[in-house]
Amino acid sequence: MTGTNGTSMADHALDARDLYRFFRAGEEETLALRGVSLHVARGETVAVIGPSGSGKSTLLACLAGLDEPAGGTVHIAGERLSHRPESERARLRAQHIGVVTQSGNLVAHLSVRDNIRLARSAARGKSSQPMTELLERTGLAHRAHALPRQLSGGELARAGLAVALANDPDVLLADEPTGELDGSTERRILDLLRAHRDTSRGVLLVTHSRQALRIADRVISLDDGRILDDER
Ligand SMILES: Nc1ncnc2c1ncn2[C@@H]1O[C@H](COP(=O)(O)OP(=O)(O)OP(=O)(O)O)[C@@H](O)[C@H]1O
Repeated sequence: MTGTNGTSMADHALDARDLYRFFRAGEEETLALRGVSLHVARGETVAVIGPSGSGKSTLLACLAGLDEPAGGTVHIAGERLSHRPESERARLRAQHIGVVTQSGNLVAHLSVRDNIRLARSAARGKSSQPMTELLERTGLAHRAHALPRQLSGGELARAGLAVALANDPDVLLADEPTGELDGSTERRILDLLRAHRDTSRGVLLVTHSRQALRIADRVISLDDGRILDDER
């Protein structure tokens, strides 16, 4: 299948077409996504911005296969992710996608090292990042045996990223990865995202941070479930 710019879907780390997602509560219906199409090329970083309630988290969940769009398709590294049973989405996610969520992606009773180990084993058979290198790159070598609740906010954010990078994902999806962090921790996180992009993988991040926006090759603005513009 060929995209609008002449490149095939397989050339893209991520390709989403015409995504729709509705939420129904009693009589009330919320149209969270109204026909969103976007792609992330290999070696590209795309930032998604938009006001509260514009659909950013819903979009990220659909792109990660954590949620199922009512309409439209999501392909990751040329493989269809949408409209598949949850078990298949989980398998594809473990092999091809890294997800950093605001609620945290760490298992509470496992150490940093064991959380990374779990993500690597879920990727079954796929080449993954060496443990020592991953711990060193995220500055967590000395905290490898700590539990998530024993980590500082900055360490927790880096541990979440280490887990998301453990399967060397084709696309990294990150929801406010630098949230409440101080300047130097934010720079460290952004350096890791940049390094991942530089290995010809894709990065998509939802962010309000100006510093984070600076590492983006393109910025997509979402408003009321629609893309306003696609610039830079
Ligand atoms: N599970 C749900 N049930 C009902 N409505 C929902 C649900 N999840 C999201 N919505 C609604 O869908 C719309 C988009 O929500 P979403 O969380 O994607 O926005 P957002 O841009 O991520 O917001 P924020 O920046 O505040 O996190 C909002 O109107 C929200 O109230």
